[in-house]
Amino acid sequence: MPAELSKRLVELFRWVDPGPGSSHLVSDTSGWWRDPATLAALGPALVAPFRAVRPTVVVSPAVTGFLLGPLAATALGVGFVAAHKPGDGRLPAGPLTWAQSPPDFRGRRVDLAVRDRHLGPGDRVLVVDDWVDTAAQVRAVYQICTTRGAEPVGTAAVVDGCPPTVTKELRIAALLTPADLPA
Ligand SMILES: O=P(O)(O)OC[C@H]1O[C@H](OP(=O)(O)OP(=O)(O)O)[C@H](O)[C@@H]1O
Repeated sequence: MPAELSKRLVELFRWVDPGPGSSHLVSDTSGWWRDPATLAALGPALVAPFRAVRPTVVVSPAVTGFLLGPLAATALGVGFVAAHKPGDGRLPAGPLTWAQSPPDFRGRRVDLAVRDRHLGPGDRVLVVDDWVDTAAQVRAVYQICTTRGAEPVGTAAVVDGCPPTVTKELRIAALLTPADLPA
């Protein structure tokens, strides 16, 4: 990754106190999207480690993934498929393949759904997201890919906070670790 992008990602990131009643700070990545040079650089930087494995499609979970996934797909010259979280009350129309994640970073088991007509045998899937913490949601997306007969080739994330064994097992490549970000 270009050193300038790494520096800008760190500068533009914030930890935010959500206010009374909250026991922890939450990440604010909105500065990454607001900065034109960073927005333009993110897609190519995310997909760089995966060009050699020739993904045919990018799949990303809602909702921040819907922003980053198309940037990565555009950089690769492939299409984008949304992994919906119907728990938000919006169920996509048509046949779907579902998976439920193990407990994620908030302890939630997240239901994810992908439209069957957009994923199938022969697809080599790059999963793209802003932040991977436990990789619970990544595992659910990989399960959907496998169910559809597609092959998950890896995951590109801006931040990877997984233990090294998980990073290796799931073939995650990230631009930063949480340790790179300001305390
Ligand atoms: O590694 P995990 O423990 O699975 O957690 C990582 C996921 O959690 C966040 O999404 P979130 O569900 O908060 O949705 P958001 O994109 O709407 O913030 C993040 O964008 C990843 O998708």
